[in-house]
Amino acid sequence: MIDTETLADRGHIVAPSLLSAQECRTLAGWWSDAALFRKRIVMQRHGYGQGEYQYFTYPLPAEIQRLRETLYGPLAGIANRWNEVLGLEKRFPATLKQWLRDCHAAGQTRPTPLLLRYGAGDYNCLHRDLYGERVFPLQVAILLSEPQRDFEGGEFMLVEQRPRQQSRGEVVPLRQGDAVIFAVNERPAKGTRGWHRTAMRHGVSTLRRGERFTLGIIFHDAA
Ligand SMILES: O=C(O)CCC(=O)C(=O)O
Ligand SMILES: [Fe+2]
Repeated sequence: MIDTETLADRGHIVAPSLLSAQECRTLAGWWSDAALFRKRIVMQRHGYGQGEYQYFTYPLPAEIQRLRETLYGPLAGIANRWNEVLGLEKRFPATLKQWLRDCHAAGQTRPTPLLLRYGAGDYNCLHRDLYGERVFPLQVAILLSEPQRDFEGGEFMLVEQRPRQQSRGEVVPLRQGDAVIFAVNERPAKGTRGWHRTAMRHGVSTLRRGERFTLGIIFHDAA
């Protein structure tokens, strides 16, 4: 179960061992199967960092579809409570199917789950995964490789930009199969005068050695 207090407090939470080592190897092995993907991005061509990622195409592989569906429900509950404390009207529907219908009606029709691959020297600049006006405020990244064995460096990072204060950075230690659930864009923060929003960005530090794969699950589709 998701510790919602910790998630709101820190803007992220780790779900240990969401996937087995075998599942991680299978998913990482999909990298070279071009038929599974709609688009490949070379990060250095866009100034996003260094490394590559590929967006899965619809229909998603059953494993990815299942993860996206089962994670959506509890995260929608949290997203709705976040909006409630922030005084925002928007509420997210109970199922992924309903939410995606909303995205598709707004012209965001392309799938966003992705596989990322980093080699030695690669990194992912701090960013937010926004793909249009429709934004689901939480997303999930699952580390498919084992730190120290498969790669060194390459740590998952979060930076919180607080209003009128200096930014705060955090490294999230992950092992193979662990999932980090984190705020896409903003999280609610309790200040002395009630709740406000703080801006979050995530990225990956430079790999010193080896190869690192990640599965990214984003819940809004892309325009
Ligand atoms: O490789 C990572 O850990 C970060 C992946 C990422 O940026 C994402 O899933 O949106
Ligand atoms: Fe990302």
